[in-house]
Amino acid sequence: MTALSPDTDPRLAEEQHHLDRVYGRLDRMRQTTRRRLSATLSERGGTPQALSERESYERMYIEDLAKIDAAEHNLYFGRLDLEDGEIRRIGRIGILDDGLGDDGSLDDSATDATLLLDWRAPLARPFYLATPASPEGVSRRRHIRTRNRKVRGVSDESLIAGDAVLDDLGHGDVVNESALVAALNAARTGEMTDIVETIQREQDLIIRSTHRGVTVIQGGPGTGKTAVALHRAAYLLYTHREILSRSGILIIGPNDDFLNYIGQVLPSLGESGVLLSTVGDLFPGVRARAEDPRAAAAIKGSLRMVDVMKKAVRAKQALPSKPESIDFDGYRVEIDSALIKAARAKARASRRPHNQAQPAFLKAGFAELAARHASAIGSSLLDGSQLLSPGDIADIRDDMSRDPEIRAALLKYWPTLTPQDMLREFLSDAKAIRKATTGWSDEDRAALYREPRTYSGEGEDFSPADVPLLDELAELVGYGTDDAERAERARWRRQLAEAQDALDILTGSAPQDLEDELDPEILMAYDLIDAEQLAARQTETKRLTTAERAYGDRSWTFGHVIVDEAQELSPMAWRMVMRRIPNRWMTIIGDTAQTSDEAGTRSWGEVLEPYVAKRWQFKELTVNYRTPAEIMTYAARVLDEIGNGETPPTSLRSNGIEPLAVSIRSDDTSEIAEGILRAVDLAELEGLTAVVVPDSLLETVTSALDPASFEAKDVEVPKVYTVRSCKGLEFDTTIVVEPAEIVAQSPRGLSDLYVALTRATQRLLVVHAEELPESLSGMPAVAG
Ligand SMILES: Nc1ncnc2c1ncn2[C@@H]1O[C@H](COP(=O)(O)OP(=O)(O)OP(=O)(O)O)[C@@H](O)[C@H]1O
Repeated sequence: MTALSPDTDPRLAEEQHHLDRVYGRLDRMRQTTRRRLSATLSERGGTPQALSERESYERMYIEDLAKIDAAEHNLYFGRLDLEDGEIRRIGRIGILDDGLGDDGSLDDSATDATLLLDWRAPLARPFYLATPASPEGVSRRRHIRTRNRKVRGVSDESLIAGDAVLDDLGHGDVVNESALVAALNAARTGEMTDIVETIQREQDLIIRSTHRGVTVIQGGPGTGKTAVALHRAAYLLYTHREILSRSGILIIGPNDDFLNYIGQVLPSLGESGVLLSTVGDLFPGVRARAEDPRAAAAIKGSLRMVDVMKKAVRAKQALPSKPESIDFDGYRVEIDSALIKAARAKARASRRPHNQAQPAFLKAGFAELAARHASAIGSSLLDGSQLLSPGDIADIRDDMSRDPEIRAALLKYWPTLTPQDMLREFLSDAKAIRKATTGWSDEDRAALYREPRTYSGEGEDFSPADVPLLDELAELVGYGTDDAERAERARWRRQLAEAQDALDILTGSAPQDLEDELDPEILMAYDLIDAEQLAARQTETKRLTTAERAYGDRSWTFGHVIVDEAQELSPMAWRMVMRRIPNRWMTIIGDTAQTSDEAGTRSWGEVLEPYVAKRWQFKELTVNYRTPAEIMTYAARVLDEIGNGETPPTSLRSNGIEPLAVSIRSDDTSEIAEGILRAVDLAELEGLTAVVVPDSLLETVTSALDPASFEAKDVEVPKVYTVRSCKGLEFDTTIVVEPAEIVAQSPRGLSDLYVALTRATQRLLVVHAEELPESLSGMPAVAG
């Protein structure tokens, strides 16, 4: 970046002039929107329709204001000069000129219709794609650095053949290089930032992919998968706003820390219609916070549970062990096994979910009881023939159905079920588990069992692995919606799925690698279903945003779903996610070498093909923006040992900082704490330092770190993570404790170590008493 003043560098003066115009316009937009909002808020009365219109205007103005505020920082950052003299200026949002000067008077020099192009607009694309080898008509790309509405620097890159300056990083594809290097070297704050100024070519191709099916993005650690996913969400909202602002985008991440880490990126891009959730929070009314042992989570995640859940529901449709007789109208009526069996057969034959089949069960039960009662009271003494008319028998049936005692007696054999109560009861009932798990080992059954737990209203006694089971049960019992609503939703989902299938067949022959040359308006299911239907289905209710409505509604169907750290999802979790996206327009991001969860995936094909057959495309990211080459050398050895054939991503940077090993005498907690303190002395002064420990050491190490010793060094006590909890996060310095133990902690231990080693943006330190794993041998030791 050039550190000159506007007086000495005309480029700065020119860009400052433009920046002033842009901010002037932004301020006027803000004022107008505020005025409109307050006018709407002060309106009173009117018809319900007027009220609802007002509410949607209110929501629109509030969203517009949020967008304007979000655009304030680094509003204008890029400029393209084209060979034909056209100038395009690129920013966080698109801004059209209103022809007014800074003071609001008509400005004759304001000739450009577009002051800023939104970074997502097609015309802005060469900013991310043009290279000297393929300049796309661009002669110069300018990067503009601003702070507090002042231009601080510009950097120019000539794309004219022969004139091009080769980047000194040796990556021919790197664009906006100096800005990129500055972004990568910046100290971390614990919150992810957007990358609109420096999106790279391979990332841009994914962000703007026009593919309307499932796209899998595989890439090693630090390749920007999460960044790409978030920018793809912003891009899709921009390009398909009509559909997606109604149906919403769902982003699934591995844990709350991760969601907090990425939570600011979309708002900073002015987008709010996105629901971020973990799998554990995807079932309305349940906040699954309990932890399962790894073995239990693995079993709960396996597809064997589909059958187990079915059997658990069937077990609730039991037969009486002995007949029960009840008083009715001075006679005894008997509920016995044959009667329940017949009613049960009718209910099952209805093929409805359990709760929705209850009326069929009751109807059959009451009819049979009435028939039996009629034959007891109405048969002729002469020949046994029925003296009561069918109308009389129907009256008896109706009377019976109003009798609370008989109703309650029948309902014992077909009770109303809720997934929460059912799962709690099932998991703490060893006998029920045994009955539903024919052929299982005792060990697996024991892993599934849990002691009865206390809980309050939020289902916090459940673990994330329980949530897909709740969802499965909800499907089986037909929970959460009334009958008509349910039927309507099922019809909607079917309609979407059918439309999508038809389209997949129509477009299935298009070669995927030509995707970018295809018409960007390739149809998808939503396009076949007209806008009115869409509106009727996902109606807007009072003031709630799409994300808020979707959050409270288990059967919400999203317009697009993004799954991050997707390798961690179990097969049962995939079933749950797929229910939320019948049109299968998804972006799936992950790295199968980083799979920690034993029920997680090592193969995308295995996961996806049951849902979309071969209709998914695979994209790869290959450059590691996070981890310097010095650290990646060790991580690459671990990857090699994992042996899944993946090539390690190429580190974009080398920072000259060798990873170091701090050895301690024993694995006493106090020794470990001492080792961590020594490592902290070597950590980066700026930014975040984190400690990653084996699961078994989390609590002891966390409590052994004495705040006073850190205070004495004038540093903060570093946060301690397990591998699971640091998934997807990054820190300036990572201190990995007892790597041999991390490897030993699970069958996926090598993947865990791979994740732990690749969290650092600058420096890796290892604290160990046990011998280092083979892959880390030779790491220089810290003296003393
Ligand atoms: N084009 C880019 N410009 C600037 N920074 C980038 C770019 N691409 C990625 N980064 C940065 O690199 C870091 C790693 O990105 P990200 O977390 O998205 O990687 P990831 O592939 O999801 O990693 P992991 O698999 O380890 O979770 C982040 O700090 C991100 O902001």
